[in-house]
Amino acid sequence: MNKKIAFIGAGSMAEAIISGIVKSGILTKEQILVTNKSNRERLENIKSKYDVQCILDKEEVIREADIVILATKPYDLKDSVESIKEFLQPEQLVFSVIAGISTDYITALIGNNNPVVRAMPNTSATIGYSATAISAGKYASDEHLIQAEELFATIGTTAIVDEDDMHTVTGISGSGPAYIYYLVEAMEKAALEAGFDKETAMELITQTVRGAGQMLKESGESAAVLRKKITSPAGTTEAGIETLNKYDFEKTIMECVKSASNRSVELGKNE
Ligand SMILES: NC(=O)C1=CN([C@@H]2O[C@H](COP(=O)(O)OP(=O)(O)OC[C@H]3O[C@@H](n4cnc5c(N)ncnc54)[C@H](OP(=O)(O)O)[C@@H]3O)[C@@H](O)[C@H]2O)C=CC1
Ligand SMILES: O=C(O)[C@@H]1CCC=N1
Repeated sequence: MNKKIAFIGAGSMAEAIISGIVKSGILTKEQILVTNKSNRERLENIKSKYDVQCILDKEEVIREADIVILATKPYDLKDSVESIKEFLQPEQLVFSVIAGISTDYITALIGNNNPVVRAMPNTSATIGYSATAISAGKYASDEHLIQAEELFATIGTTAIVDEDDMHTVTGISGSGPAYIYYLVEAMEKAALEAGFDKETAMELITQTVRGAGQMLKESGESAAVLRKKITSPAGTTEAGIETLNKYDFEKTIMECVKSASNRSVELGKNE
C-alpha cells in the first residue's frame, strides 16, 4: 500500500490495528505515524514495540499522512479534531473507529468535505483476526471504501454495512471479544475451584474456544448443529446447558448485545 497513515490516539484500539498492520507487512514502519494527546511515555512504548513514527506534534503527523485514523474515545473526539483540522487538506481521507459517532458529525467537526469512512474493528486486530465493519460517509466514494477495505483486510475480515447498523455491529463484534473473555474468566474460575492449576486450566479453555471458533469458520455447519453434536441425550453437555437455560443464558446474551448497541446510540447522542 502506497499510503502513509496517521493514528490520532494511541490507545488499545490504535495499538491493536498498528500491531496487525505491522505484522501483515502491508506498510513499512515509516508509513505509520502515531500521535496522542500528551502521553509521551505511551508513544515511547508504542515506538519501542513497533518502531513506527511516534510524534506528538500534530501538524507534522497530519502533513505526512494520506489517511488519518481517528482513534480517541468519543468524548475526546471534538478536542482531537480541533487540534488537527487546521492542518487537514481536503483530499486527506479520514477513517474513524470511534464507537457511536456518525460520519456526518465528524464531517461537521472537520468543517470541510474530507471523505470520512467509519469502521468498527475489534482488538483481535492485534493478531490479524479482527472482524471489521465499514461504512462510507457522504463524501466518501467507492474508491475510498475500497481503500478502507484494503487496509482493514490486513487486520482480519471486513464487511460493508449501512452506517445505521454500526450500533448493532458495535454491540456484536466491536465489544464481542470481551463477552468471550468473560466466559473464559468464568470457566477458568470453575476449573480453579475444582483444583486445577491455572496453566492447565487455561490451556484447556483456550484451545476449546479456539477450536470452537475454527469449527464455526470451517465446518460449514451452524452453531446450533455444532452444539447438538456435542450434546448427547442425558449426557454432560445437556446437564450444563440445562443450567444455562435455567439462568436464561440466551436472553442474557441478547440483552447484553442490546445494551452495548444502545450505549453506542447514546454515545452518538452527545454529538
Ligand atoms: N478498545 C476496543 O476494543 C475498541 C475501541 N474502539 C473505539 O476506539 C476508540 C479508542 O478506544 P481505546 O483505544 O480503547 O481508548 P484508549 O483510552 O485506550 O485510547 C485513547 C487515545 O486517545 C488519545 N487522545 C485523547 N484525546 C486526544 C486528543 N485531543 N488528541 C489526540 N489524541 C487524543 C489518548 O491520548 P493520551 O493518552 O495522551 O490522553 C489515547 O492515546 C474509542 O472511540 C472506541 O470506541 C472501537 C472498537 C474496539
Ligand atoms: O467499550 C467501548 O466503548 C469500545 C467500543 C467497542 C469496544 N470497545
